[in-house]
Amino acid sequence: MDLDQTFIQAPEHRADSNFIPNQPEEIPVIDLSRLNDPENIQNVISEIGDACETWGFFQVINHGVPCDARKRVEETVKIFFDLPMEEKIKVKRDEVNPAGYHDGEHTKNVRDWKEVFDIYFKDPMVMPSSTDPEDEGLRVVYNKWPQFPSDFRINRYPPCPRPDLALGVGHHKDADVISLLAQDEVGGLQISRRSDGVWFPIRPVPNALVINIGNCMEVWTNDKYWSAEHRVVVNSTRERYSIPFFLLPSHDVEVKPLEELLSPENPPRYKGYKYGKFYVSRNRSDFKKLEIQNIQIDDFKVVT
Ligand SMILES: O=C(O)CCC(=O)C(=O)O
Ligand SMILES: [Fe+2]
Repeated sequence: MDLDQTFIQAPEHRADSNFIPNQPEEIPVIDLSRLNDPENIQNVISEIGDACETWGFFQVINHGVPCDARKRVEETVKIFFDLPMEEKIKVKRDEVNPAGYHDGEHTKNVRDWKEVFDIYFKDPMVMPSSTDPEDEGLRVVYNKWPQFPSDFRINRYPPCPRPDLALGVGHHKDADVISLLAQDEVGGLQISRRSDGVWFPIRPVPNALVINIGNCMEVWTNDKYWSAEHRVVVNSTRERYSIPFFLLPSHDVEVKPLEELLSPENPPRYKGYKYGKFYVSRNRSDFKKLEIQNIQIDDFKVVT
């Protein structure tokens, strides 16, 4: 079956690129109930620190989020996405207000095979009204589903006729501080290993949360912690749901390496940037296909 051109990834970004199946290694799964044992606290902290350096990703189990609460959210997510399109487009996002439903998100200028609904933790949310660094104007944006205020994005990845050509989400790094993600049992999330860029699957673990480092944490730690590229591979038979929570700084936070981590041997690797401007620029560019590369954290790297 033919696939709309807008979804087709360049050959080097397709699901089979740089992916070696059946690798014995996997990202750490950390049992947080061990924090109840005072003798284990330091071990858990070290394991999390190591995971943030080596992978930029880990999973947690026994994290304290009740299973029945998660189940209720998952059921509500399905009810929403099963609504007829004429209902979903009543709460559609637009170019300047990113809250709401969207089925045309682009990652790095290729359309993602998915539907999303974005809900802000703070309602209303304040963000810069333009990407121009000189413009201090602010915009107030409101959630589109106010009866269910929450702090999640919800994603549905429908079965895809050509999973070899399209991706559910193209390769990217998250722009936030950290992301927490609940995924269902279908699988498809992959991360790129820090040491060599080989793609690794994040194995679905029942009731686990996937945690990953975003750009802000990477910059604050001056690259000690790693914000890994990740992507979502789709499949031709099963739909997949995921529910990420993105922890965002306020728009006026200046993100730059923390002074206390810097030294003559460890000079700053990034210039500071205003979070809100970065966010608005990235978010608007994800709305539709552009001919130019959108903003990336590497644009703020200090050139040595
Ligand atoms: O659905 C997933 O597993 C990951 C989604 C993701 O990476 C994102 O929305 O930034
Ligand atoms: Fe992501």
